[in-house]
Formats: sequence, C-alpha cells, structure tokens
Amino acid sequence: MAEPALIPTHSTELEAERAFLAEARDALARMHQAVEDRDVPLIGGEDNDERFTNESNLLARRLRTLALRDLPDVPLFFGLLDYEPGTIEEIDRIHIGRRHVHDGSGAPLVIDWRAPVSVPFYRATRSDRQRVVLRRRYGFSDTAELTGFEDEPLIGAAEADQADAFLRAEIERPRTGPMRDIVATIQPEQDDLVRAPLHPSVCVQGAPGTGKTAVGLHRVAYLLYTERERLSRGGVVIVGPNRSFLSYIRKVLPALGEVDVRQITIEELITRPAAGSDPPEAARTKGDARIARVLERALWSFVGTPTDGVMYTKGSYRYRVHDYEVAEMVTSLRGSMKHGPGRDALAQRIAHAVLVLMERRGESPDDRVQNAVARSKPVKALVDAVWPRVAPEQVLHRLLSNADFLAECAGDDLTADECAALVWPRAPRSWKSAKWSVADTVLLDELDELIERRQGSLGHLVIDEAQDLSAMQLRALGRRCRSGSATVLGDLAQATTSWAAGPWDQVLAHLQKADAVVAELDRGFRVPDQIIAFAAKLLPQIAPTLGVPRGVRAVDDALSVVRTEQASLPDALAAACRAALAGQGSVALIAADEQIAGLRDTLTAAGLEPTLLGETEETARLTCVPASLAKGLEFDAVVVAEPARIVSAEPRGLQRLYVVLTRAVSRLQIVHAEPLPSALSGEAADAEPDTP
Ligand SMILES: Nc1ncnc2c1ncn2[C@@H]1O[C@H](COP(=O)(O)OP(=O)(O)OP(=O)(O)O)[C@@H](O)[C@H]1O
Repeated sequence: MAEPALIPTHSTELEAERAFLAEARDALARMHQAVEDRDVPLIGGEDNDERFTNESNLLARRLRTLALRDLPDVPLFFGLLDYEPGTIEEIDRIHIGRRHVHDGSGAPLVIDWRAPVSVPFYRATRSDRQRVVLRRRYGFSDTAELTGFEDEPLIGAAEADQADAFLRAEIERPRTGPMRDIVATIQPEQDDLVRAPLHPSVCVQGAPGTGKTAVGLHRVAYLLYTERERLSRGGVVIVGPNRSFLSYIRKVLPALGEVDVRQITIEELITRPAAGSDPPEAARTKGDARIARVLERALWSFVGTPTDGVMYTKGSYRYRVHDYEVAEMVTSLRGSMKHGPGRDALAQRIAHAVLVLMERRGESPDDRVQNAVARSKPVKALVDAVWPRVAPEQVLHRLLSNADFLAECAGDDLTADECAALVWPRAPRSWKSAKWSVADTVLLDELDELIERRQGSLGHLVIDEAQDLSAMQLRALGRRCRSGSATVLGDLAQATTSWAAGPWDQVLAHLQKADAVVAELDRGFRVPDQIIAFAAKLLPQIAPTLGVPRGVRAVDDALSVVRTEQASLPDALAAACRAALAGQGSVALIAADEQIAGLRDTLTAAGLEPTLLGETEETARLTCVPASLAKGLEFDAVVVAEPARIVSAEPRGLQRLYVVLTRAVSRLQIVHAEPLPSALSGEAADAEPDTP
C-alpha cells in the first residue's frame, strides 16, 4: 500500500508491528520450505491412471510452492482488526493478508482476506460494527517494508474519514508496471460482488475505472478459496480482449497466491488458427445469432433421403431393409440427435431392422451380431451415402462459396444483402485451402458442437470486456461453461465492435446464463471527476440509456486541451509528453492506429524514449498506444493526439474515443489541430487556456 495519508506517531507499536511482520515472513518461508521438502508419494506402474495420479501430485506440489512464495514487493498483511473480547475463540486481534500464514503449530499469524472473519475489514462501519472495535491499515514501501499505520476506532468519537485517505493514496500510487491487486481497499459495493456465491452467475455493468476487472480477478481468488475442489475439476479461465490486456493483469492473481488460472483471449480458447479477415458487414453477420440456424440447416442438408434400401446377406439368406424404412429412421434421428452420433445410430437402427428379420426366420441373434451388421459393408455404404461424415470446414466452405446454397440455408433468417456480404468474392478451391477469419473460427466451433457434443465444462469463466463479443462468440463461451458459472464484466458504452451482442440480458441469454444477477458499479476509482465529466459528454450519443458515472476524487489540473496548428502538432505532442513525464508514474501517448508509429518516431526525434505497446515486457515510462489497444489499460498521465482521427478511423469511433479518454489516473492532455468532435467542443473551449 502507499504511504498512508496520515503518519502514525506511536513508534513502539510500529516497531512491534515490524517485528511481527518479520516473524510472519519467517513463518511463510518455513511453510514454503516444508512443502518443497515434502516427498510426493509416487505410485509404481506405467498405466495411464498411475501416470496421471503421479503427474497430478507433482503439479499440486509445484503450484502450492509457487503460491507460498514471498513476493518481494507484496506486503504479507495490509490490515488488522481488533474484535470485542470473546468474539473469536481465544483471539481478539487478527492481521489480514493475501494468504494464510501460521506459525508451524497451527496458530494463525496472518488470516486470509477471504476468510469470513476478515469480512468486517471491508464492511464494518461505526453504525454496524460487526463486533469490531478497531480497524488498522498499514502503509508499505514499494519493497514491502512497513512504513506506518493508521487506526480507525469504530467506537468512541468519530474522526476524519481515514478510509477515504487510504483509498485515494492507493489509487494515486504511481503505476510502474502491470495492474496491482486492490485487496487492501476493496469497497463495500465491490466486496458484494467479489464474495457473491458461485451460482448464479454475475454480470457487472460498470463505467470506466469502476473496478470491474479488479472485481473479476478478486472474485476468482475468492471463489478458489471457498470452492477450490469444485473449481479445480473444471478449471477457471479468464478471457480478455487481447494479449496486451492479459499481460497487464497477469500479476494480480499470483500476488493473491493463485497461480493456477488460465488467462487467455477468446481466440486462444477456441483454438482454431485464423488467417483470413472479413469485411465489416460479413463480420457483423457472422457474429449474429441468426446465423446459428443457417449453419444448422447447412449441416443437415448433407443428410439426404435414401433412394435404395440395404440388402444384407448371411449365408444363403438375404435380408432387405427398404428405402422407405431407412427414410423413416433418418427422419426420426435428424430431429433428435447430434450429427455425429446420429450416423452411428442410423447404422444401429438399420442393423436392428435386419436382426428383426433374422428373428422372424427363427434365428436368435445377439448384440454382437447387431454390431457386426452395423459395421458391414452394405450398411456402411448406405450410411455414407445418406448420412456422410462431414467436417465443420466442409459445411462452412460450401456455405460461403455457393450463393444458391447459402440463400437456401438462410431462409428468412438473413436478408439478401447479408447473404451477398457473406459469400466469398473468390472462393478457395477446397475447404482444406480456405483461410478462415476469426469470425469463421467461431462458426466452425458452432458446427463442431452441432456435429459432436463438447465434453466437460469449466468450473468458472470470467469474461472481461464482454460488451464487445458477438452472439456467436458468447455461444461458444457458454458451451465451454455449461454447468459452471460465469462472471461477465463490461461497459456497454465501451462497445467498439460492430458485432457486439447488445444489452446484458441478450448477452446473458447467448451465454446460456440468463439467470445471472446483473449489478452496476458507478463509482469511478481510476479517473478524476473532471475527466469523467468531460468524457461523459459523449454518453448521450454512444449509450443514452446509461447513467453518468461519478468519480470518487478530483485532481487539480486533471484535464487540459490544447489546440495547435497542424505544423506544430509534433512539437505540441512532444511538449505534452515531456510535461507528463515530469510527474511520477506511467505516461501514454494514445492516437489513432494509423498515426501511432509516426508519432512514436516524432517523440524519439524529440529526444524522448517511447516504446510501442507490446514491444517489450519491460515497463517503459512512456508508451505509445494505438487507440484500438487502449481498452482495459491505464496510465498515470495520458496524452491523446487528434481525437477526430480516432473517431473517423472506425464506425464506432466515438465509443473508441470514450475508451481512450478514460485511461488516465491523474492527468489527461488532449492535443489537436483538427476540430474536436462536436459533443466535446463546448468543454474544449473552456479548457483551452489550460495549456501544459
Ligand atoms: N477499491 C479500490 N481500491 C483501490 N483501487 C481501486 C479500487 N477499485 C478500483 N481500483 C483501481 O481503479 C483502476 C480501475 O480498475 P479496473 O481496471 O478494474 O476498472 P474497470 O472498471 O475494469 O475499467 P475499464 O472499464 O476502463 O476497463 C485500477 O487501477 C484499480 O486498481
């Protein structure tokens, strides 16, 4: 935690706390060593079960050792509660930290923040003390040295609100690397969501910087604490919009002691490689749920009507199953089974009909005979002709390369224009040489499901920036989490994709989690009030139904808008970045994608040392960020170049601009030569004199 706003004076107590911290560290080191030293019993034998058990035991130990590492920059505890005597057995005082630490004999030194006794740290108030008499918050240096603490008595005369001072200090602590946890200052409305039960699923609508991502990550840590066994069976996955974002959040869960959670993009979850791209109209239609019915018709069109029956010969006997009998079997199966198992079932039904004929002849064939008939040449030949095995790629290739076939499968579900946008202008010769787009891979995934049902279900799925996903992507995610639960996070005002599925009830329906509880966060922690108010001028145009968020803090000189001549733009941007770098923490220059490389060169030529986002794992002070990758990220100071270019770069450019304007923790400078978008220009005029 940052230096607390109020410095403690009771130094003897501070020394005692430091000694306690050292003791807790030693204890954690001993716990870590004990796990490393523990023999993992390996079972002899080489069959799959034994190998699996041995591998699982070794992995469990490795994860436990990782979880017990003392991270040099992560304080072991951050708070303390004094309870009324007798509230908890034998202990009236607890230190609260990121994980449980005991002294070796079972006595707790640090209690995990997720334990029920820790809850009042986040919830107790003077009017609802929950038997707490004192709450203490600690301040730490960046190297996790204890620097001070502040006490908040919950009885007696009220003092100034130190909780707010702590929250503000924590938010404003300069950013030097990836996202940090917020475990010391989780707010009550966030805590409600973090500790909500595993079922039903939770969906959080929240304005920029209200802590959605933070809540999602802490919720995962909480659920792994309360439901570890249930979740470890299916696993927990966090889906984020891109690699830069995932890299930004990657350290939060390990800092909370959770090292076994996959953090991936939806493309990585779907696992099919994409090499092609789509024009916007095709991408939008491919994301629409209506196409699911088109795919279904396309797949089933591969199943035909038999023109011949089967003649099965055994010895001198011949058994005939007529074409109309096979046709009836096909009709009843196609409505009730998946495509793949349906093929096997048809072979079995035909075989069963042959068996009935055998019995009529006085034979008594058993199951083995039925299986042999089902696998026999004539039955296989008929099944292959009527109900051929198909790959998803074959179906999609036919659909996208044949306008008549597409029109037939589309029925009334797609318009003629939509169909025209879908058909490839130049079709690849075969499905094997097709270059599938990202949207195609999702359709192939849907076809996979129509052909064969997916096995297993994730235990829990967190979807961040969910407002950008298409209905078809949501269906693909829902399939992977059929019996598990989900945490869906997003902001409809930040939906920048043309295929976005729409309001939350629809998102949840596509995800098959219609029972999810929808909650709203509206206190903005990241962005100072003045900046939120400025960005919110776009809301009537981009999301008229959403309320205007409130910032929890104002920051002096948080916003400045500089208008300049086109020729002076490079100098003005360099000056703005230089001014931002004079402050502490991270700085970003955000501009339209097409401008960012050129602007980076401009800054380099001006003697600054910018890196391009994603170029290096190292944390640079000044990062050039293309607008399309700014979502979910934040920086202490942000310089935005030429908002009009960001808006004109894409159909949902205003939404993109809203995202870009809400990335700053302390200062936002806008530098422009072209006129600002009309919604912002009134404010811009007011802010004009405020130059960097
Ligand atoms: N309770 C809190 N205490 C301290 N910092 C907080 C708290 N809640 C949120 N923050 C900080 O506010 C910033 C924004 O949080 P986060 O990225 O989770 O917001 P978000 O709602 O996901 O934003 P966006 O919609 O822009 O992606 C982060 O730096 C986070 O650490």
